[in-house]
Amino acid sequence: MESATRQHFFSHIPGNEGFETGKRHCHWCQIRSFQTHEQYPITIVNDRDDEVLSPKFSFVETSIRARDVEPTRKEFLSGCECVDGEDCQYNTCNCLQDVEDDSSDEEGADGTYGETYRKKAYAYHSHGVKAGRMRSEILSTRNPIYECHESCACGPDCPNRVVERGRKIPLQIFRTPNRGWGVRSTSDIKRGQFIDKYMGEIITAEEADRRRAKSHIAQRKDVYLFALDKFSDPDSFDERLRGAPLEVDGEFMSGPSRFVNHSCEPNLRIFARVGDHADKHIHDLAFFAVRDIPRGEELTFDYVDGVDDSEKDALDPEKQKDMTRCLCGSKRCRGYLW
Ligand SMILES: C[S@@+](CC[C@H](N)C(=O)[O-])C[C@H]1O[C@@H](n2cnc3c(N)ncnc32)[C@H](O)[C@@H]1O
Repeated sequence: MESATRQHFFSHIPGNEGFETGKRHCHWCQIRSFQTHEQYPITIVNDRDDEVLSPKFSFVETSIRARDVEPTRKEFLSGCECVDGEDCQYNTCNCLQDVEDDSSDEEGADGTYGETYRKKAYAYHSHGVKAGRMRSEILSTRNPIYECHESCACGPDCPNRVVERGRKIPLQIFRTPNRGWGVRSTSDIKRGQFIDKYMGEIITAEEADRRRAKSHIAQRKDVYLFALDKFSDPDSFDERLRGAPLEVDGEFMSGPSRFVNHSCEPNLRIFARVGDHADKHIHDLAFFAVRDIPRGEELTFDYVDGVDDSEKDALDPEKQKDMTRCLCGSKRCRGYLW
């Protein structure tokens, strides 16, 4: 048993002095208060050493908006009008994203071939054993996912509300031999299955920069900061998408996915997930499995997802000195995290 949990059981007793404060800072109390605790618990185990999770860290079930981050006003939100949730996988659903499809080699109505068509991207399988899992065509892309949401006419059982319905697997935070804490599941996971969201404090770009500057090693702070920049566009008509994006800081407040380590050959991928189209600047970050993962295998994702210069830098002995060595152990390891 992880010693923080042990402390809960043996010294964290109602009536004892400091009980209320103790309870607030107790990781076990925090994860036990999650709505999904009975069905999909989070556990913490350490079979290797005496290390405990930092007392500065708290588990939260949802992200927390900083005071200066405004939610979208209700009158700007608009959902689909699908009366039957089944309709939310078809072209008529307003929530799905329009994508260009130039893969068609079918003859068009006017007799031409190879035209670009507009179609709607529905991210999930809706029937059979794969229901609720991400479709392969989407899983291999970096496309955002558009889901139905609170302003939609469809109900909570709509097949296009996978991330909204939340985590459906138990997660275990465990002590790895060489990379601090890591995460695994005690259940088998299927390719395309939703794992969890990356949670944290949603802060402005200016606040993120202040925190980077305050952090002992700025690069270390970057590990926990995720920019919500999937839709950033200097030419957007939405001014919130033109400027520097909001960021999610998971260092001190987050869920279990904050402990997921990097691998150069990962089994998870992170996707931007949008509810309302008016909320693109505050999109979710959702982890999905890119292959079947047997229970007990460590969950990992690629921290840079192929988009940085570290491979080039790793060849330069001068730059290597400032780089973090990757210990993912995969055959395709690039050698450095960044
Ligand atoms: C987001 S945290 C992941 C949880 C972390 N292991 C912990 O104990 O809190 C990222 C940090 O984990 C470590 N880490 C993650 N993946 C790694 C890897 N493949 N090789 C070496 N260190 C890694 C690095 O110290 C990195 O700064």
